Amino acid sequence: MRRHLSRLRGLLPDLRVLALLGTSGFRAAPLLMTASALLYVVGSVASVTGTLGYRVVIDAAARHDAHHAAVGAALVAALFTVSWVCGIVGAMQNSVLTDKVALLINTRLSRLTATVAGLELLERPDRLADLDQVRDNRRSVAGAPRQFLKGLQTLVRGGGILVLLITVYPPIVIVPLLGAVPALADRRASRLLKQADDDLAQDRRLLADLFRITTTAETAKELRISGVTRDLAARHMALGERVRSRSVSAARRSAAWEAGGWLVYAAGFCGAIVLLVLRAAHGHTSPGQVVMAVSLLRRAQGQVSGATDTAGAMGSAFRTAGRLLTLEDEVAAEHIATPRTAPVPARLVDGIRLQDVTFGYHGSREPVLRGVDLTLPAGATVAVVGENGAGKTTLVKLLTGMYRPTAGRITVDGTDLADIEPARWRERTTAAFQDFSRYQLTARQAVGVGDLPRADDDAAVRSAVRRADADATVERLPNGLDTQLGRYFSDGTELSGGQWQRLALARALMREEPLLTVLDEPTAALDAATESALYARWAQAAREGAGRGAVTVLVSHRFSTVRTADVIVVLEGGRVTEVGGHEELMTAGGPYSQLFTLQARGYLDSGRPAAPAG
Ligand SMILES: Nc1ncnc2c1ncn2[C@@H]1O[C@H](COP(=O)(O)OP(=O)(O)OP(=O)(O)O)[C@@H](O)[C@H]1O
Repeated sequence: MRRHLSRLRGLLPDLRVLALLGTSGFRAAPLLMTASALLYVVGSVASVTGTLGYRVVIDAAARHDAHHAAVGAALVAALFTVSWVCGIVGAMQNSVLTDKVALLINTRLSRLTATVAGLELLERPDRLADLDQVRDNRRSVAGAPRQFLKGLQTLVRGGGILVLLITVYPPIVIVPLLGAVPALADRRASRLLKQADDDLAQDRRLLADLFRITTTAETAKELRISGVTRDLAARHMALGERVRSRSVSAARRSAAWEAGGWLVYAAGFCGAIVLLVLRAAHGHTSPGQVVMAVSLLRRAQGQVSGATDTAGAMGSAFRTAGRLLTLEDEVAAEHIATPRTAPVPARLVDGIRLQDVTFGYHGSREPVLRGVDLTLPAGATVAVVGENGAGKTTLVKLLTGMYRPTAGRITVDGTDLADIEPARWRERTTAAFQDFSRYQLTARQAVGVGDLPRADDDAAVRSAVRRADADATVERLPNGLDTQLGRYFSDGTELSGGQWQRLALARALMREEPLLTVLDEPTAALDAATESALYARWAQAAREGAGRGAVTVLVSHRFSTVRTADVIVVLEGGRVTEVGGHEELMTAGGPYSQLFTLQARGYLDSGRPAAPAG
């Protein structure tokens, strides 16, 4: 009993997938789906019973019975007309149905990626592979209602064919049943292809990435200067060749299985025809029955190959829908596992604390951050410095709630960040990153999306533009804030890297009362003097917002900017090695002062006037 129960429980996930596929058509367009199902049933019955007309016509003709021959011909004409009309109307309805379900699935997929709390879904290789598969194969799920209808058609036609064949000579029903052989062989063949697809997924992603890098304008300059274009093209070709040969080999093995299965079926089919002809020669079967049976067997063959196509398409839809449900479950589980009901403080009094925080990315052997103890006092500007790969951006991702610490905790005025709903925390957080997005929207929208509820508030957008020192950029645009940006549109205006960055900064400044502002090298495309001036302005704004206790975290490699921060944090190999103000750290003579002196000397040696003096 318990074994049965646990087996049933094991079937539950599959049943959920079936329910999703089976009901998607009815949920997207109930009337259309019902009408299509009716059309398929009526068309299938008409198509199979139409073959009865052959029998009537031929046997009547053999008896020189003109009346019955005419009745048979009328039957054939009427039933096949009904079947064709149903087929044509059904096909038209199908494409509408598929589009409606595609919209439903696309919405579900966008909701999944939009509601996911952190970045793991988009950055973890195994989840990324699942997400890629769902994105790439979502049309198969959208086509599930069509496959369901085709399955219904096969069932009705297959049943009708078996019944009519029994009326001719019962043993020949074995031929349609032999159809299970190619069906099973086809299943095996598609499993081989799927395995190859899974194995090659990462290589294909890399291939697409290499193709993008070598063919898009964004990377063209860098590639030409560094002279790696040919090398990348050669890598692209070698990888492409490897992927091609492995997929061709999988396709060959799969084709061999398919061909084997169909050979078995063909042998049965030919044997049945020989048998029927012999029976007719001995007067056991009428000529009309032979013609009807041959026509039915040919139809049975069509049904078998249709059924295996449907099974293959359903298999792909089943796997894709299964992955979609698993991803949705994982995202939902993240929310349910820890009910995050703690409120976000209206203002910060103590600040943000990291207590013995350790973090490693999924699948990485080494943690990126180790035992980080740090206080970001309320109202302070905190600069984070360190070599490339020291873990600065990772620290920022933890502070903004994109990831949770593997060990240790982050508290906001004593409340564990893990207890706060990420969406609520992000409403009080704003950030600008080095790898900012270039939204191909109007300039107004590209800035306004930084605070959606106020995206249409002209004063708010203009204030953000001013604070990001992006007024000159906007003034130079042909239609000011209403200019369409980007290359996707013929009337779009393309911006320089620095101009895009200024708009990204303005976007980050849309929220006027954040508790945490993160600036992760968002000014790398601007010159040092502009960056310094901008930071000075923001630091001033941060001080003005100190009543709110807002914390500003800036990541920068420019020490002329860093020195202005209240607290400077030095990260080395994922550990905090120094914390303090500029003067304090310079006096200490540790890594910060060495790095600062090195950069200052670089400026002096190059004869630049903007040296960051100690
Ligand atoms: N999504 C990710 N998955 C796995 N490893 C990652 C991921 N992002 C970063 N890393 C690794 O974490 C380490 C720290 O990266 P991080 O981006 O935090 O460094 P950083 O100090 O900001 O560097 P930079 O100054 O170059 O921006 C690096 O070794 C990097 O390879």
